[in-house]
Amino acid sequence: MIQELSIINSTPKIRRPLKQGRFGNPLLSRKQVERCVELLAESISNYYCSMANGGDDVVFLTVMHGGKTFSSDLAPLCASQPAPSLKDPGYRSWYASYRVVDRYIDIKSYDGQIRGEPVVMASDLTRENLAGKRVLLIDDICETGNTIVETIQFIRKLCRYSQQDIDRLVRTVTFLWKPECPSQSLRPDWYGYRTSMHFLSGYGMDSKDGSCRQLPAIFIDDNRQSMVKKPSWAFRFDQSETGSPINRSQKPR
Ligand SMILES: O=P(O)(O)OC[C@H]1O[C@H](OP(=O)(O)OP(=O)(O)O)[C@H](O)[C@@H]1O
Ligand SMILES: Nc1nc2[nH]cnc2c(=O)[nH]1
Repeated sequence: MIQELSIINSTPKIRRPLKQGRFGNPLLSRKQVERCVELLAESISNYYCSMANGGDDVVFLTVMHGGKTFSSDLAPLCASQPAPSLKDPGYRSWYASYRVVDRYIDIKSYDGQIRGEPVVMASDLTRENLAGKRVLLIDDICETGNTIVETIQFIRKLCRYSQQDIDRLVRTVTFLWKPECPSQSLRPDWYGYRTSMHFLSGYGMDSKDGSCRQLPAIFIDDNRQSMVKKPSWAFRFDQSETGSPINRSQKPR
């Protein structure tokens, strides 16, 4: 405590005004981002708590590098949701009834704004640390869905899973989803906001020169400002639709 105070007291005050960056107003403010992550965390946590096998591991698989910021906001909130078995509504259990295990996969599909085939660069996944476990795949944005599909294929090969295993164990969440993408192969199980086909930066998403990932809000990073539509609030895990990342005809389990 004393240590913390001395650090705070010695932090120099920033007196210079911040320069206006190249972006205008954010498409999504920091406040909107934070609120949305909280709601996603609540829904995701309820889902995994309802799986009822208290103490199960759920592998939070972050798709690097874009998914890193969203994942590090989401995971602590998911790990501190009220467990549904606790009757007292005022009580927030510190730990949910499942254990979150962090893993990553580094997969690249874009060079700047140019889309290519997704390539797995690195990962800390092994058959031993993954097989039989529930997986939540976490990424910043889903446009074609190819990155997520490729990651699921990677898991499938590694663990020698059938399609039924994938349907039972693997779920996906992205902060943003672009439903208008013409070559789309997947809709994430959970998403925060739907957005139109602009190239976006911030909150994990890089600009074409590789910068801007660290921006706390989300900005439009192309020249089509006049066409800007605010993204519609569309967070959900829709029980009446798919629970399965690939086979959309099946209901969630
Ligand atoms: O749905 P898709 O069309 O596959 O696009 C989504 C992917 O594109 C971006 O990754 P990118 O390949 O730019 O790598 P990065 O995460 O390192 O930025 C983003 O972070 C998603 O992973
Ligand atoms: N940075 C970034 N990466 C993407 N990958 C797919 N869509 C996008 C986007 O809008 N921004």
